[in-house]
Amino acid sequence: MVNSFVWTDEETKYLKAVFKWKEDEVPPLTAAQDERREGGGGSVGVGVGGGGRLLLRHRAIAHQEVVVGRDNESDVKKSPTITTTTTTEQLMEQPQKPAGEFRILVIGAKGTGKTSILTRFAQGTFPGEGEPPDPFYERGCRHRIELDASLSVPGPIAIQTPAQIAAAVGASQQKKNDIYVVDALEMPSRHLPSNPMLEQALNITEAGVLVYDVRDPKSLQLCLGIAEFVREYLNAFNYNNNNNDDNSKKLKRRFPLILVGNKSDVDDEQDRAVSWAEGAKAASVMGSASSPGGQCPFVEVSAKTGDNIDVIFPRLARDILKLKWLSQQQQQRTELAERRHQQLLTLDREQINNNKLPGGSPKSGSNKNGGRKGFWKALTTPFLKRQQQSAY
Ligand SMILES: Nc1nc2c(ncn2[C@@H]2O[C@H](COP(=O)(O)OP(=O)(O)OP(=O)(O)O)[C@@H](O)[C@H]2O)c(=O)[nH]1
Repeated sequence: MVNSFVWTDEETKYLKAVFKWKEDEVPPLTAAQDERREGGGGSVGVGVGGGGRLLLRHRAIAHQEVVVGRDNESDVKKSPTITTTTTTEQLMEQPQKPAGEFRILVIGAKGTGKTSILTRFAQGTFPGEGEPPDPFYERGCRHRIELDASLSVPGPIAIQTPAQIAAAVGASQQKKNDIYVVDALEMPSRHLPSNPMLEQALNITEAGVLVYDVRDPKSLQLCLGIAEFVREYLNAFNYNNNNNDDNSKKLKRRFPLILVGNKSDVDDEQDRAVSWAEGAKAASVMGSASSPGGQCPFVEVSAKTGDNIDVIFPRLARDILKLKWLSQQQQQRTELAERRHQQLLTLDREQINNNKLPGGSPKSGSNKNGGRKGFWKALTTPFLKRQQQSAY
């Protein structure tokens, strides 16, 4: 069976952004890498193979293999139509439809282990210390996660201690979870000094993973700089400030971040240069940047051993859901207030038409029971104030 579909504008933009970042050809895959990927079963990724051929594999999402031929750049600029092939057997084992998708930017200094984290997250493997990373995951990956969406609503986001992490994992294991897709995009470290690249990356994603290497304090400093940039670019400062001052008016969008200290497996005595406490402190400095609840979560992980890798993306996914939930609530409140206002205006108009003025006899002109004066007062008093008055 052959299906074809056209990418949406947003997806095309995303794909173009990935292409734009491509400067060098990724070396062809080794047989071992290819085999690992086929067996991975839970991963979807984007990679550019030799000869300018783009390969997209959607194994876990729809059990489909998607292959896009790209012989020259102009093919990409045209509407990218993708042909997919699905076998009957694959259709039989269609997995549960995802409840949603999260676009997450993975960012950090060179060699901090971004690709290794993604490989561990999507495939559950580590290529080996000092070995080149699997090029399949160099620009990102797509992978399914299970999430109990209700966990994203209550409570502020706090710094993750090992005990808190264990409690969260335990709680989520007892509940029936929904399936979501994490679409992670790795920002090549060579583009970090380029503000336009970073802005473009922020525009097409919803949250960010800031990765540093626990052996390298400079990589942590860089994360602090990026968080500052995110805050300024998205004008997210004063998130908790309800004053109508200039800064809160400038607020455009919130962008949850998580600070990740990678390589926690290294020898504490010999290799570690950034302690857990220093990482946590840096996260608290970033805190007010843009995460809901005003705190930036922090976790130490190891792509090598797999420690805490599964914490990163569900954590951000919950933050994104929480922001969506908050914005929905806000929208519903505004709509309700608007509807009530309209109802009241209609009521007032009907009363005028029927020559009955609120709070008094028709055209009495008397002030005692309201009368004309009462009517105009009612009409000019803001709706919410009137509601409060009538509540007493
Ligand atoms: N000990 C240890 N080494 C790691 C870990 N994660 C990655 N590495 C090593 O760190 C090096 C860099 O890993 P990459 O995954 O390529 O890092 P990256 O951030 O994607 O690098 P760039 O794409 O060049 O910016 C490799 O030699 C990895 O083997 C880890 O958790 N522990």
